[in-house]
Amino acid sequence: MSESSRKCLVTGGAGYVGSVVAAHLLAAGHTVTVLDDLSTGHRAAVPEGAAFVEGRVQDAGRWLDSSYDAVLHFAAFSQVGQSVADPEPYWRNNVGGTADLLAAMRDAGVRTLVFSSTAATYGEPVGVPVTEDAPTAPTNPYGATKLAVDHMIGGECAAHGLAAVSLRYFNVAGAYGPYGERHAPETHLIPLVLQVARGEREAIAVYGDDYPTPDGTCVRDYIHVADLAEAHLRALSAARDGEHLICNLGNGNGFSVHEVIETVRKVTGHPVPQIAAPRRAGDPAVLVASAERARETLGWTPRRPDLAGIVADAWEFARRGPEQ
Ligand SMILES: O=c1ccn([C@@H]2O[C@H](COP(=O)(O)OP(=O)(O)O[C@H]3O[C@H](CO)[C@H](O)[C@H](O)[C@H]3O)[C@@H](O)[C@H]2O)c(=O)[nH]1
Repeated sequence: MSESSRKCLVTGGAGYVGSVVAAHLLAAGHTVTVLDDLSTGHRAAVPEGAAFVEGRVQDAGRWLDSSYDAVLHFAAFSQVGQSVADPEPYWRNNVGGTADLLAAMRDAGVRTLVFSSTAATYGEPVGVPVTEDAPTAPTNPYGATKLAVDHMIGGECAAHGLAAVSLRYFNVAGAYGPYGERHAPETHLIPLVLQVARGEREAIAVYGDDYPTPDGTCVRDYIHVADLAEAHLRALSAARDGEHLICNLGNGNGFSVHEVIETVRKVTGHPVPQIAAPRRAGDPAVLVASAERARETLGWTPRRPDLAGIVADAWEFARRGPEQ
């Protein structure tokens, strides 16, 4: 990986993944400006050492100038259920906002982009592990907007020589020091199970136990947020003018909902009551990544694949509370 210092704009850098990536960029000697409208992010999550601009990605052109080398783009609405209930803001914000960002980058002559994409672009997988050549058929507006942005970026690379990498995350989890997951409302499995362990929630609802999986519950590929961040730094170096590289990010190992709950019991030492609940609409039975392309093209190897370690870091963050 090139060690040259770059000036980076991190949109959504007050959110979960964005703040962890911003912290890694700073630690690697890069200069960081976070652009975040704080609609879902937290001011206190912006790492010390980063400049902060409170604003919308649609207005990135006001701040972006030729002194920047790269943009890492995380700002987006990301709740699957909400995107089904009210899709229009997802198109306006995720797709419209990125169109404005790409125009601002072109105007300013900023030619490198790393984009936060998702496994939701594939929808119900036709086979696992999921490679980047798998059909893309999102089952909800969230995934559809992220796929539309991937297409938009591809066009920008071909037409205007942008150097871009889209990273398709599977299930991001864990924490990195004071930076962790705190969505409101929380919908993700691991933080919810940890709330039960802390006594803040009575029981975890298991959404479906009749899936065609070994224990009947859904299987997911949980990837540590710090491993994810390292892939972004490598993507920054791997981006090539006129090319759009798409890489899945996961460990290639699946864990069921029951296995996650059991791991939380072991790591925390607390009982975690669970209740059976109906399936959640749109949940694929199994979602596991093939991350071969990321290994080959980015030279990336996850260093924290152990589920207990991922849960332990999330537990530490949940117990200590977020940065103030
Ligand atoms: O209270 C809960 C919450 C979740 N689950 C189950 O736990 C698994 C993981 O659910 P998460 O909500 O934590 O994660 P998803 O796999 O649904 O979501 C991930 O994949 C989505 C696309 O499918 C989006 O990309 C999303 O941002 C990303 O976190 C699923 O089988 C879900 O049904 C429960 O049983 N009970």
